[in-house]
Amino acid sequence: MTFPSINPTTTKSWEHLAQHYKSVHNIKMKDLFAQDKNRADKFTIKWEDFYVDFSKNRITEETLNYLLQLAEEVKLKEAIECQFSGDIINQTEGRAVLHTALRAPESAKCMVDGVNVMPEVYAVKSKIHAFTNKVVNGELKGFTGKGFTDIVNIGIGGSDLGPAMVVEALQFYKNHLTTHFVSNVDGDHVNEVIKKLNPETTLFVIVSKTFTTQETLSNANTIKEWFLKSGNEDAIAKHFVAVSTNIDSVKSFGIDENNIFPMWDWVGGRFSLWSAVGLSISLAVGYNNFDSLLQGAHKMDTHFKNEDFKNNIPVILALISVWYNNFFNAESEAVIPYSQYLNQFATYLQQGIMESNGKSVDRNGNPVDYQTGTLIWGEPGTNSQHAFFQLIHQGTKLIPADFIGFVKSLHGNQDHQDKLISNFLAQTEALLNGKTKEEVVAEGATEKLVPFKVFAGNKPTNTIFINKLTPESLGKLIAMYEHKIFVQGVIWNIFSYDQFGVELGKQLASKILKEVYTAGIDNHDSSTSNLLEYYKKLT
Ligand SMILES: O=P(O)(O)OC[C@H]1O[C@H](O)[C@H](O)[C@@H](O)[C@@H]1O
Repeated sequence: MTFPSINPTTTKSWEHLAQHYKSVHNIKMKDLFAQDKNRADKFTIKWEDFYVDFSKNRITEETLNYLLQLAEEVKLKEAIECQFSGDIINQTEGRAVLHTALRAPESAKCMVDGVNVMPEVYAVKSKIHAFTNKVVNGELKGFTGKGFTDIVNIGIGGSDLGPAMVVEALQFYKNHLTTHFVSNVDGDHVNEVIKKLNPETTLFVIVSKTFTTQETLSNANTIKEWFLKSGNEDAIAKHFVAVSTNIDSVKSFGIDENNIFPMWDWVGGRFSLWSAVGLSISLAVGYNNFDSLLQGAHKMDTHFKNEDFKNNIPVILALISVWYNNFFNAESEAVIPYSQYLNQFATYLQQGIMESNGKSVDRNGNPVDYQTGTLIWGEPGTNSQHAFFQLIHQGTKLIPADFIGFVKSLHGNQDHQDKLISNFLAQTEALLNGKTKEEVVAEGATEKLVPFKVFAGNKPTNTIFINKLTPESLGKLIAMYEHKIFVQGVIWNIFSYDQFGVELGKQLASKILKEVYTAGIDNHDSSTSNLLEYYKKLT
């Protein structure tokens, strides 16, 4: 099967949507709710422990039909088939895209270049399992015979954001090990972490798919030098492990072959937390919890692959987002989790969404003449209510938002939970209904203040209400967004799995670094030259 490549703007449904937009863009969601008592039921998908209500959107049944037609016309079904069957859908890098294989059951068959990858996947999983158990139960010891107390994940981008987000999200389930993350090449980052460590009881996990990343190698070398002040070269084998596809470079760094956890080029960095890149997750919460995370993701994969589009959570969320992005010209989307545990969730999604779909050339190499990747941002509620919600409620920009909440709290403090969930529900209600002039007057506002106190409302939100934050439900949630990214890439006819856009800055940074080390400055624009000169003078 060939991966479809269809310019969405040439489809019938796009034309319909453009026409339809003209007649509904001013539609008031409030009126839609008043007209149809069953609206919420119609636009809600209940699946397993997920309750996804997308009724507070500027959509009608007609809108949804056109959007679903769009999914048909761009051949989304075929595209999903191609992804799951291991076709080379990352065509610009010549790779399959099979993070779904990492969470598939052992009996599944996932073929890459005619070879079933499942045996390798499970071999690495067993290695993660055995290693995790030995570290957690204290069987593995440091160079002075003490068990490990601290884990340091050294990586950046996809080799940091996923593990860091999940380790924080699942801290309720964590064991006695303390996990740290070093990512930035800013030496203050690594030094702040080092300050807290005892070399005798710390395990370092160097994570780099390519093992060429400047930040990660610099941090790994700095940590190695610091470590060698206490332990000798032999101790390295006890304290350093690596996750990479680049086995030779890992070995030349001095890491014991047994301490290498392989990964594969068919796993994109930003989709890699399910692979050995998630080793620090497994260490932090134990292998069984790590496995539950994977099982949850697999359940979402099955839902995405098999469910009719009209009841398919990632497909519906992706289509609604296209509706705002391409017809309302909404530039950004907010993700607001009502859980402090998901503190890093939006940051994590920023890489997933913006690195994948921040493209302006279509699958044929032509510039697109329509909008692609959305800006993504957010912070947990209720904190964000006291920070940027003003702009969402009364600013001039249309910002569709996903509200993610959990019915049950993990610590079981019902008083806090009731308050949290009241806020969670109140915000989407406020965004929907707003407050009219009449209501403001009725509240007794002085005439002068009335315009300032009016809320236009009609601000779209999706509510993703999940029973409880568990490794499994978190796995489902992350996979839900991964599939949303995929669907949008198919609709926008772009390649979602390369990231050439991050290369130019890297190239120029190495060029500038050489100039920092040597006398003289090459030919730059005068701004860059002045800044570089200023830096060199002062250092
Ligand atoms: O895992 P690594 O090879 O070290 O790569 C780390 C990160 O660096 C690159 O700049 C890419 O933009 C990211 O997608 C990747 O996750």
